Amino acid sequence: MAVLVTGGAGYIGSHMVLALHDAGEEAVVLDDLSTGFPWAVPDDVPLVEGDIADAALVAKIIAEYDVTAVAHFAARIVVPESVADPLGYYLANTVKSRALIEAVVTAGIRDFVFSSTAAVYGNTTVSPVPEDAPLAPVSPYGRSKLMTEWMLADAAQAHGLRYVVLRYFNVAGADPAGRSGQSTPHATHLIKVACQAALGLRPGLDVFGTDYPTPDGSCVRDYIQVTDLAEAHLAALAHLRGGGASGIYNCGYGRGYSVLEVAEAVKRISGVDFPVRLAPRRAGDPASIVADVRRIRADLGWVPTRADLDGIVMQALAWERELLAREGA
Ligand SMILES: NC(=O)c1ccc[n+]([C@@H]2O[C@H](COP(=O)([O-])OP(=O)(O)OC[C@H]3O[C@@H](n4cnc5c(N)ncnc54)[C@H](O)[C@@H]3O)[C@@H](O)[C@H]2O)c1
Ligand SMILES: O=c1ccn([C@@H]2O[C@H](COP(=O)(O)OP(=O)(O)O[C@H]3O[C@H](CO)[C@H](O)[C@H](O)[C@H]3O)[C@@H](O)[C@H]2O)c(=O)[nH]1
Repeated sequence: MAVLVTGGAGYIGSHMVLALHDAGEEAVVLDDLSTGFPWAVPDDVPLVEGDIADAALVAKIIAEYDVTAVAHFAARIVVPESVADPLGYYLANTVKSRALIEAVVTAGIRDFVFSSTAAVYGNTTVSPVPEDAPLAPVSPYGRSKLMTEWMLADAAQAHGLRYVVLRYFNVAGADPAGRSGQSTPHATHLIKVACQAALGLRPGLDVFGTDYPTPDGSCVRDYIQVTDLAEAHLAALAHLRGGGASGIYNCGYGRGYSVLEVAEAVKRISGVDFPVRLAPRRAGDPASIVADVRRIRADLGWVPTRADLDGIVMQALAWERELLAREGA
């Protein structure tokens, strides 16, 4: 009995593989290594290099490893890139997910957990934002993910598939044991960028917008630690295996931090007073997006244990140092 983790060599998927591994569960990873890394998958977890849209390959993996559930992380995830290459994003995230879902349905697998995003809410003005808030994604990335949510709902209705959609807010931090972390060289995520500035890998941090209607004028986000997020997936799997109904859940902490607060935390923890430049707004950024997390806590019994910005920053800094050391080695 194994869980098929698509995109398991990537940032969040690799933390899911570690969480499964640590819980004594069998996993098999399917990843095309377009943005993932083979070293991110533990040696004793099988890594199959290939495409989620390769139906014959997916069928072979399901049969060979006795797959009983799927956690689907594989995707392209860069919002501005999705604006420049929408058709590429609809192919990677929607069309290929369709093929995967079909292969899963054909194989008679019942339980499916899908990585969605707070981007499906678009520029929401509701805070905290509940799952039943209006869905108005403003990028092809967000739309490509929302369409997959809809496909899952329709496939569940027609074919008896059961799913949990997890809408992640801002994922950050790294494995507390130092086994994985955000490793994409040119990632644009705030905490990673700030940590790179603290380590002198960037000249400083640009704060995109200081005139938002927020307490200090910079954008507010709900940062969720990546291992807590992986554990939300374990809770989702347990829910489905126990006969729980399909559902959609926000993944965050329900607490926001501003960009300036994050910059301060990284400075304080690193002990480096790197330059922080107040820069113009970045297109498409909502002023504030914080999750309403009552539903996931009530239905899945998920209890995060790492909801601490300082801890997240410490892990992110430690991971950047690890990447540097590997480069130098
Ligand atoms: N990082 C975030 O803040 C964030 C926020 C919300 C949602 N998500 C979602 O979480 C999931 C994982 O994101 P991540 O940050 O770990 O990204 P990532 O780029 O590190 O991981 C994606 C993985 O999928 C693999 N992949 C891509 N296309 C594939 C294909 N066709 N076949 C097989 N493998 C393929 C990549 O090689 C990579 O290992 C994505 O679905 C993303 O939309 C991420
Ligand atoms: O160098 C930087 C980088 C980011 N920011 C700001 O920091 C905040 C967080 O930005 P990130 O790029 O870290 O994250 P986003 O909120 O843009 O995006 C996240 O949430 C989205 C949903 O809203 C998607 O899911 C996306 O994948 C995920 O990374 C934003 O206000 C952004 O403008 C800066 O000021 N300077």
